[in-house]
Amino acid sequence: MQNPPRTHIVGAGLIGASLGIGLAAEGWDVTIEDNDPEAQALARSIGAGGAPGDDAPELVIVAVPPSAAPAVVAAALGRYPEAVVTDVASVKAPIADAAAATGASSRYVGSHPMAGREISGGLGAQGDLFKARPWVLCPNGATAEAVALVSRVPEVLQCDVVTMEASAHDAAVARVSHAPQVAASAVAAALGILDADDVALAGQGLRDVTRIAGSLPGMWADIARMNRTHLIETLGHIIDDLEDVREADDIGEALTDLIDRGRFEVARIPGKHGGASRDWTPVTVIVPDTPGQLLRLLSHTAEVGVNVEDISIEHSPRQPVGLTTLYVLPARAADLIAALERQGWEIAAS
Ligand SMILES: NC(=O)c1ccc[n+]([C@@H]2O[C@H](COP(=O)([O-])OP(=O)(O)OC[C@H]3O[C@@H](n4cnc5c(N)ncnc54)[C@H](O)[C@@H]3O)[C@@H](O)[C@H]2O)c1
Ligand SMILES: O=C(O)C(=O)C[C@]1(C(=O)O)C=C[C@@H](O)C=C1
Repeated sequence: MQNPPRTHIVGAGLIGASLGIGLAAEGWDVTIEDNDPEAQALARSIGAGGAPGDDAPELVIVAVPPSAAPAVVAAALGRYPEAVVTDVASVKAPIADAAAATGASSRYVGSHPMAGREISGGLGAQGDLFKARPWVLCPNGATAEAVALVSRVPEVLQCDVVTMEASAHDAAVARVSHAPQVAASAVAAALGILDADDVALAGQGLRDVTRIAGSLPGMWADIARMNRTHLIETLGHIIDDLEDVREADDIGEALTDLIDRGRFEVARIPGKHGGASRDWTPVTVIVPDTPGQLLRLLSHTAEVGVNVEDISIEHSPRQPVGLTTLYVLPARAADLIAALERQGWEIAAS
């Protein structure tokens, strides 16, 4: 295996710092910069890369906001004439166009890791953020050598590499990423007429649908402007479906049709780690709302030797108990339930 390429990251926020931590952990020589001195200092202090030295990078990763990416990619192609340049922005065609305009697009490969968080900045950085997630490569006019070099990033971070045309990528992510953000924010915004007590009635359904409604608007405003045509087309389909429900003579029939189509499509979404859907059994336990109870539950689970694959906690402020769901391998669920019941836990569902 060749040595990892000397890699320089421009943009030390959530994605840039996560890449820096992940690549440095794999032994890559990584440097990082940001035009915000505080973001730069933070990224360097958390191990996302050092200060650039005398040696020019072989690979440059641009991880700046989408609206800044076309100019920063073009600048990087000029500043590092021997390097291959990639970027991680959520929209790809405008950046491919900017790279083509420099005449150096043979050294530019677009990237889009399909992983992120609803928070920005290096403080949220995680070195394993991209593991087992799709990583889209848009080679456009790049050489095979440039594509092979950029591919080493998702390969070493254990991502699932997918190669696409930039415009096909932008059309697809309008549906799988950009419109979902708009829909989540619209559902959350509709809570506005409720007082706090009514909002506190929320169950897990609202939480599932609105997690990304906590995102900051800056990146999404950029994305919407840069992928406007595809986003508007997708929103048009969603609005048509909602209007069909609102205008129907029989709202139940219209909703049945919408839910049936949704059930069919949601079954096509791969599991949370980007691979095939995981077949875990949920075991939901009633947990008293007093200090130390969750720790007790987890230590009783560990005593039976059952690994918790995932966990969710649902708790309304006025309730003396919460619901904790442990997701375990199906073959271990019965043992776990029996052991927890022996310890006096009440199982709400499994
Ligand atoms: N957040 C996500 O969920 C996610 C997921 C995949 C891809 N992306 C893409 O990754 C890119 C970065 O997103 P993020 O969430 O890390 O944003 P962020 O706001 O956390 O970080 C962006 C950083 O870029 C810096 N910056 C801005 N202009 C710069 C310039 N000209 N030179 C150097 N630094 C500059 C900012 O100071 C900031 O620290 C975006 O293009 C976004 O579309 C984001
Ligand atoms: O998980 C999240 O919080 C995200 O919003 C990540 C997410 C997405 O899946 O839509 C958001 C934008 C990026 O371009 C890629 C990934």
